[in-house]
Amino acid sequence: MTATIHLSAHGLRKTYRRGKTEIPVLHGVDLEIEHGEMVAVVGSSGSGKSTLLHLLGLLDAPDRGLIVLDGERIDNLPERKRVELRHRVFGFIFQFYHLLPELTALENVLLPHMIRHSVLGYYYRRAALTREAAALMERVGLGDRLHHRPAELSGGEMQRAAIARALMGRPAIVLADEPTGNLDPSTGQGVWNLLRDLNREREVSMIVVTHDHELARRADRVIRLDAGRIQEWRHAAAI
Ligand SMILES: Nc1ncnc2c1ncn2[C@@H]1O[C@H](COP(=O)(O)OP(=O)(O)OP(=O)(O)O)[C@@H](O)[C@H]1O
Repeated sequence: MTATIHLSAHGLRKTYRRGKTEIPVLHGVDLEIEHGEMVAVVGSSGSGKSTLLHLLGLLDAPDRGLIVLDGERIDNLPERKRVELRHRVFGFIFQFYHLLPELTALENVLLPHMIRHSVLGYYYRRAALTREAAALMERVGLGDRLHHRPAELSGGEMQRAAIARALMGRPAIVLADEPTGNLDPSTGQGVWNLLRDLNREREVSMIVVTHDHELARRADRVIRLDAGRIQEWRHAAAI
């Protein structure tokens, strides 16, 4: 990880095509994310919030426009480099956790990272990564749930495990798509507060999509997507 990181998007456009049907979604999005900043993304359903996260995290490519990381254009890299950069720089958190049901919580945090970085056979790195995963589980409040399977965890606990998984390897930027969307309000608030605390203590930038405007106000900045563009951004009242 570099000492500081700066991500920006310039004129991002995206249209989905299904057969003859075209679904224009983003019409020229400009965005800057400073190192260690937490940015909430709000906007009505279908306004393109998930699409924007997918483009920023190199899960999909824009039709036009640029994504720049620390002065280097990254949206047009060859696929192998995109994957490598994605694994090194970004952590992802999803609304429905995406935990593998047959693995324990600790294995869910550890194994995707080990597989992505091809360290399954390396005993010493494996031991160090296991310690990192256990420490992250402890930090998110799941120190006594290491060997539970997802079906044995509550929704809030599953999301906490997913947060620990996203932080493995110290990514510089976490992209979270409605991380509280499947949780009751007080559990969602706890998960949001945890993200905010981790954002500050680890200086990890976070871009978090949410429908909850009260939670969004607790980010450093709120941007609203509407009609395929960023219609508004403002500094939120930090708590
Ligand atoms: N892979 C795809 N192929 C075709 N259309 C898509 C695809 N992904 C998204 N869309 C369409 O693009 C539009 C924007 O979708 P997106 O998921 O980015 O919106 P969103 O703001 O995240 O919505 P929500 O708040 O409901 O999750 C929607 O109309 C959706 O149906």
